[in-house]
Amino acid sequence: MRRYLLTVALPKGRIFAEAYGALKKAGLDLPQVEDERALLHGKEGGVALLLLRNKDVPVYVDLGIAELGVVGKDILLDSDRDVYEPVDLGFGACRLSLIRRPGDTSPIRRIATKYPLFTARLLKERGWVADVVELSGNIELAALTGLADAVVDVVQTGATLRAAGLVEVEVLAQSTARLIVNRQALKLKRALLKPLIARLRQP
Ligand SMILES: Nc1ncnc2c1ncn2[C@@H]1O[C@H](COP(=O)(O)OP(=O)(O)OP(=O)(O)O)[C@@H](O)[C@H]1O
Ligand SMILES: O=P(O)(O)OC[C@H]1O[C@H](OP(=O)(O)OP(=O)(O)O)[C@H](O)[C@@H]1O
Repeated sequence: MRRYLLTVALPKGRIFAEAYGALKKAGLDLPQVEDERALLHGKEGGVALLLLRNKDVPVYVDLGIAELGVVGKDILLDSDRDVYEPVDLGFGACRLSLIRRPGDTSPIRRIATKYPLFTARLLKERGWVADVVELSGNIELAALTGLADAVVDVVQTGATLRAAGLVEVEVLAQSTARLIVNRQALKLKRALLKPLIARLRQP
């Protein structure tokens, strides 16, 4: 196993470029990503970069493989991982919403989502009795086809909803990208992490 000064977990996809740019701007000497298919970047003794799926970022940070990472609040709201969340980075803004077919006021018995923990918590808080069906993409299709009476999904511009002819019944949570830090690393690598957190907090 190679040893690194610091290991950073970033999600591939939508927020990668802004996350990478924000950390670089804050002075972190991130390795260049020449080939996005490569999953681990960086030289021994320097900063290592792990390219992950969104959901896996809190897992790597909680278990201490990476000392820090960037991930959407939506993912944290659906995660049971315990990480320190010191900075709201502001980009990647979207919301988690309850979506239904227009005019459908029937009781919700089945709800489809990519966010099963968040949705189960919502049901519990509201005392709603419904089955949560976990899907991995194109969630709106579940409401369109009748697979579910409602879905919980990400809305950004609303274009996908409009195209599907569905309605946003309620905004359940707002989301932006967050810096997350391993709790133990915050103590052990304080000299490295504290100034970085302070710089990322600056607008
Ligand atoms: N329109 C949007 N759709 C989905 N996520 C969005 C959107 N706008 C902003 N986001 C934010 O960007 C993050 C990353 O989204 P991205 O589409 O890259 O991931 P994904 O394809 O949903 O996940 P996976 O890692 O499983 O491929 C989301 O977790 C969310 O915080
Ligand atoms: O409000 P909008 O700007 O239209 O964005 C919201 C859409 O974007 C996401 O899908 P994504 O493209 O990530 O595909 P997925 O359904 O496979 O996750 C999300 O699941 C919505 O479908």
